[in-house]
Amino acid sequence: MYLMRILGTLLCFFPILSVLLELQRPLWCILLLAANAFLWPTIAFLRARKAHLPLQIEHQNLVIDAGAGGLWIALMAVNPLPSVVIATILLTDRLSAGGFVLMRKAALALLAVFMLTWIALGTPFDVLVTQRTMFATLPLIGIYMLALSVLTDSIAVKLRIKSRELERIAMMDPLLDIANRRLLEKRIQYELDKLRTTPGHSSLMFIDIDNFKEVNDRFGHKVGDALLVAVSKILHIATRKTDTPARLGGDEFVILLPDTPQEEAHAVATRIMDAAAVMTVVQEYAFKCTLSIGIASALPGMNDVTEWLKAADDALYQAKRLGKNQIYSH
Ligand SMILES: Nc1nc2c(ncn2[C@@H]2O[C@H](COP(=O)(O)OP(=O)(O)OP(=O)(O)O)[C@@H](O)[C@H]2O)c(=O)[nH]1
Repeated sequence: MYLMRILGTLLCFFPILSVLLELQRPLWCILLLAANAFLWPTIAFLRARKAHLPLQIEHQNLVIDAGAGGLWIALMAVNPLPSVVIATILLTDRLSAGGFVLMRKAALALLAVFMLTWIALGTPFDVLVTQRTMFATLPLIGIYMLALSVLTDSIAVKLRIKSRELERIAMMDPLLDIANRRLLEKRIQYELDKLRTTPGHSSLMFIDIDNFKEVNDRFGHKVGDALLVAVSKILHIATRKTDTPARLGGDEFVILLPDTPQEEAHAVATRIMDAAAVMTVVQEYAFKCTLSIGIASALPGMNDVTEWLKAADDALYQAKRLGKNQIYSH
């Protein structure tokens, strides 16, 4: 904002100066214009920087800018070219900085200061735009508009990046670098839609760490968390890029395996169990980590996310019921 204000007041200085000289305005007018062009940007910057609420003060500064614009338009006796350009720039700039609310405040400030000064001066009109004033106004039109577009574009790019990042965070588990239920359900729905048009074999795997409560109770929550991280890493390593490992909550994980028949899913589950059995997180505490895994393949005509998840959860329940540390396929 500081640089944009310096650029704006500098580019406004020349056309306004040109008209003020043509109208033979007194010296104090020229000095006031110089102060507005060369001192005000720094004063505005310091005011905002020292403020408790910098954004609020910057919005005030932007309204003051508009008021100053009204003053100069009146002192230029409404010379059409610089007056229209300055008013347009002031209002569009405020619109992009603070929306319609800020633009309305700026328009009111501009109009109020203009009317007071213009009436006090006897409502003068200077309709003649000299060549010098025209050439002095051109850089304001060209350079400032270009700078404003560059600034608006860079803000839009930053916002796009931020919004993508927020979207990613909303789809990921906060503790593990793994999808959460929201993303998983989206992918499952996508897979079911795909299977409806292109029949194939896809599987869903429900994984639960056996006796996880005991890990927390015996070794503490931190070790429990470390175990969850280790298991999620194993799920990443054991799966393909097209699979979606996700955490449903607690010690429950699910993997969506597109284009994977039940036997292949079983082989993946075996790999996961083998890796969990030899992992080191809890081994040093003399605890052997085992998993129970339930697998359910998508059935023809299945089009409900909950139905497929429930089938895999039922399979997991069977694995637990049969004594844990095993794989059960529906
Ligand atoms: N460390 C840690 N623990 C969690 C987290 N979320 C849930 N838990 C705990 O995970 C445990 C889940 O236990 P259960 O799945 O109900 O039981 P379990 O001991 O695994 O028993 P089985 O599933 O029958 O083998 C509970 O004690 C929860 O408090 C977490 O983010 N970190």
